[in-house]
Amino acid sequence: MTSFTQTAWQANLPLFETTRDMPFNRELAEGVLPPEKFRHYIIQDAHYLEGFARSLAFVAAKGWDADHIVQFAKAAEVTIIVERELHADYFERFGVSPQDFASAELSQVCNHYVSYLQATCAQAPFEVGLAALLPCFWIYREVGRAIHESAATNNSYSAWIETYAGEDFSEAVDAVIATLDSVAARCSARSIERMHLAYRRSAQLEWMFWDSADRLESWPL
Ligand SMILES: Cc1ncc(CO)c(N)n1
Repeated sequence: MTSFTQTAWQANLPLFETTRDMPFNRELAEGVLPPEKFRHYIIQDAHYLEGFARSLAFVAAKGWDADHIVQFAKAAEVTIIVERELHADYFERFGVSPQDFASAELSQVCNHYVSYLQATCAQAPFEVGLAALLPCFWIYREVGRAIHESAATNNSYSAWIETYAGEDFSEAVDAVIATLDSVAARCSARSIERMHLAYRRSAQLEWMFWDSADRLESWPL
């Protein structure tokens, strides 16, 4: 039997390929992404990662056993540590002061994605929250690797690329995939259906997140 994660990946493959091939990611690989677009992205992503870490903490609290609690509480911690390292560096380079960041409102898409993740992880069963979190790990690794393969040397975005194409992140992704498959093996058909919907929604929101940075999205009023 095909695993939950392989089924979800295959079912959403065209969506992933569209995400991987977005102009934003191609330009990031070539090092020609306009700085104001990366600045928009990195500010929103710092907000996003805080919500992502909170979502991981909700999922940790719902774990079926102690290993789950450790895995997701640790992932919440690592998310904040990496967010601080990556963003402190880029905030300085792109001239984002602590005040700029504090006063930057979440964009429509960032707000939607974070609200969706937090609500799902807080209110839905453990396995559904986990499925909603998987694209955040897996799509980032695969996009990171694709960008890494085609990246120009001397790319000002290399710290970002190395983080998501790197070994530490990949191990965390493999661990989430393994946990989700072992959990899915004990879930009802009804739960599996909800998990696929949650996975797809997050995969869509990953595309939308990059797209919103590409459009320098702001609120219409
Ligand atoms: C929007 C988004 N999704 C996933 C990650 C990586 O977990 C990230 N940094 N930003």
